Amino acid sequence: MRTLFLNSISLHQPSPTAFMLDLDGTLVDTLGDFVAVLNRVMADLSLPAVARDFVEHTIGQGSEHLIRSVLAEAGAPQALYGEAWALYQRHYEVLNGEHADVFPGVIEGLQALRALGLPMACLTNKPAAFARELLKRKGLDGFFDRVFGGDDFERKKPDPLPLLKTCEALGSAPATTWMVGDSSNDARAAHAAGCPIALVTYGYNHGRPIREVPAERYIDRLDQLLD
Ligand SMILES: O=C(O)COP(=O)(O)O
Ligand SMILES: [Mg+2]
Repeated sequence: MRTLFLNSISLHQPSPTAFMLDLDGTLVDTLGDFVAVLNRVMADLSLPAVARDFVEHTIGQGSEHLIRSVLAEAGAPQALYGEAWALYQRHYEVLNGEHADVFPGVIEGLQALRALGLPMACLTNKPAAFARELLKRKGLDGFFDRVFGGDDFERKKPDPLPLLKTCEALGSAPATTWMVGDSSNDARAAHAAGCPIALVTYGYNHGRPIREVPAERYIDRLDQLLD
């Protein structure tokens, strides 16, 4: 398996020594969770419901960015942020994973990556506690040596810091540690960290076509990474 993989991507791209995988939009389709949680928050604050499209285009940059954007979209004052964040956490804890599905090809892809025997991390902008719980609820937690969330480091993706820190934790050089993500946010972080990036074509890329984002690979399913 390892030989096949190395042969298939090593001609033009660095052979992998470890993998970092994004969560929302890459492993799990969590759009339904975000919409359900945000609409409970909006109802609690007597604000109008948020459109699914707007949420889809806004996720991927962490919870604070999402909540602030949703308040702005509703014409609500940012002074409500503290209260909205507290409500968001309360609802997310309960609903986490209820309106979310593992994308097709993810289990097969993770099994194949795992079979390479290389270190693997899940690296998301989602708060770490929610990320760990979601992986557990979806039966994906066993694939990862480490799980890092948006509140584990001083800065989030697209800053390179989370990727560099994850490479360090995995004991793997950035130049040979592949990031797998679904958005320009993941790609910008990977480019800045000096990591190769594979982008899945089915996730949430801020409403933009994913192929306009420079990347080493584009894949329609995670199990195609090893094709
Ligand atoms: O913005 C979020 O909360 C999560 O985004 P990510 O898993 O795609 O990094
Ligand atoms: Mg993502």
